[in-house]
Amino acid sequence: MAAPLILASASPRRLALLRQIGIEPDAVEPAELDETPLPGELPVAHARRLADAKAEAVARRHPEAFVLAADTVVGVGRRILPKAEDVATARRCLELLSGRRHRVEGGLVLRAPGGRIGRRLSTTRVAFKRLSEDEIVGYLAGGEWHGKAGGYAIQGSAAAFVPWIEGSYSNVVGLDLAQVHALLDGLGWRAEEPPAGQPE
Ligand SMILES: Cc1cn([C@H]2C[C@H](O)[C@@H](COP(=O)(O)OP(=O)(O)OP(=O)(O)O)O2)c(=O)[nH]c1=O
Repeated sequence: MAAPLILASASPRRLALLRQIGIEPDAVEPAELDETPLPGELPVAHARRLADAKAEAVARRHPEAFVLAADTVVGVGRRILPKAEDVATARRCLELLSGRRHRVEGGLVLRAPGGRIGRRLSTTRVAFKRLSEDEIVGYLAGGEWHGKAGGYAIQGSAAAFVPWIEGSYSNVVGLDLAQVHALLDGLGWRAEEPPAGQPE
């Protein structure tokens, strides 16, 4: 039997992204951590630390499994934008992103049975058009910002605000799929057993 794969996430988007490349995890188990940035923590360090912590928390409960975890952070310069849980926070994020470029940092960690660990970081640069007050009000009314890093979701109507990106699109949505594929390959995870009678 191949070792099971667990997605350490509460995000339905991450599960949908994995399925997009034909990977069905054997289980989905959120890590449920305190995601508050440390004082002075930079966006890249935060994304790496949280991806590591999520993978470790779930791997501790399942040492026999492959555990995949990710963290998505929107950074403007040295600043980490919050995950928008209320409309006032979402508005502050949009006002800050309006008319400028930012970075989406995606920390990615795969833990394999036997304590092996693979880590990746994906950086996507994203440009936002200058937003009018009407555009901000309309976007906030739609509610798509809820639970999203930086208060927007590129996979929804905010796509209309993004004239340019550089880097992985799927990283912005929550999981750089090319990096996931490379990590799983690198640590020897296989979705299925090889056909009977075939050498491995
Ligand atoms: C910028 C951006 C973020 N997001 C989402 C991806 C992540 O789910 C979320 C950032 O929060 P995360 O803390 O990375 O993830 P999560 O809390 O949703 O799930 P878990 O920690 O359990 O894995 O923002 C989008 O869906 N679209 C976007 O365009």
